[in-house]
Amino acid sequence: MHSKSMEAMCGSTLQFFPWTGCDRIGGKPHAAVGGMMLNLSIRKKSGMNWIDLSKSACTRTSPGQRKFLVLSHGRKDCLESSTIELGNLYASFDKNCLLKRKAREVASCLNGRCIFLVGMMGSGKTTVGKVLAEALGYSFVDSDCYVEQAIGGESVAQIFNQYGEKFFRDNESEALQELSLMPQQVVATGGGAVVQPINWHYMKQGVTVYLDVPLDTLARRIAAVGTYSRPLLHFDSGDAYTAAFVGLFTLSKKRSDAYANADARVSLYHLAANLGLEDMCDLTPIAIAMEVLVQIGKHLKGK
Ligand SMILES: Nc1ncnc2c1ncn2[C@@H]1O[C@H](COP(=O)(O)OP(=O)(O)O)[C@@H](O)[C@H]1O
Ligand SMILES: O=C(O)C1=C[C@@H](OP(=O)(O)O)[C@@H](O)[C@H](O)C1
Repeated sequence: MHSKSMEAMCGSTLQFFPWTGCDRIGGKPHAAVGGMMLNLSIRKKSGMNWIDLSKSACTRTSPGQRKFLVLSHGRKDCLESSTIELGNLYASFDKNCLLKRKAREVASCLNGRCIFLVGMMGSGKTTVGKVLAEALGYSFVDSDCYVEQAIGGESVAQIFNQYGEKFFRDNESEALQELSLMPQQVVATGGGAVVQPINWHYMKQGVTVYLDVPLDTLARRIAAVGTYSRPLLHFDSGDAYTAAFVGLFTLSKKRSDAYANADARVSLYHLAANLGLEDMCDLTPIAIAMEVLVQIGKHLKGK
């Protein structure tokens, strides 16, 4: 099926909760396949039919109608695995459809302005930023990488070790100044960029979004990849989780007021709760990118 027509359908007729990992959808009653959930009352009201994908993948229920569901008939535990796999395929396709659709809407209000993602180390600025840039048709820039290139290829950790934090911060400010002059970019800033007031002057040329992630989640993510690339959290002894948690805790106390300057905030804790998820780890980068767009949209509309 052509992506446009599929996209039109997913916006107009399907009710998804497409932002979760496939198997963990929270404890609510649902009719679900592979991360797609159908609100049953909406299904009844709209008269949608259930179509078993093992027989028919994308079928219109009647000529001219756009009602179709990539779901099998019956309860989750009765579903055939082939149906679930196809459900997964369509669910991920639809997530991207919805994200792109929202991105087009938001892009039309942004008028080329950049998006600056701010947040603590490990909050997902790079991961979510890439998804966001792709959806918006923007370029993605990691300000740490920008600084590394400007200095001549040394890593952030090397720059801290050799020249000290102040040198890094000065170069970070220069990088943000330069980036603020270029249109249509999603910029993943370094976690400490918010501390220098001048950086807000640059970042406010665009729209700033704070990714608010609980410390435990941050520390777990950073411990999983190691603290080497994050000099402010790296200690030679002790376990990585504890080092990361203690370091993040200290930094977050100093920075929380600064993060509050952002135009919009995406709280993973609230997003997970709103989606009925028990575990924030089930929030995919696409789900978070979608919420970023929603919050930017609200900011631009002055809500
Ligand atoms: N939504 C997410 N779910 C699970 N892991 C994530 C998510 N977002 C980011 N990560 C992981 O957390 C780590 C830090 O993410 P990253 O995007 O580099 O953060 P930042 O740029 O804010 O420092 C990476 O290993 C990344 O894969
Ligand atoms: O929080 C900070 O002070 C820092 C965050 C890092 O970027 P990420 O937030 O991308 O890890 C990097 O700029 C540097 O290690 C300092």
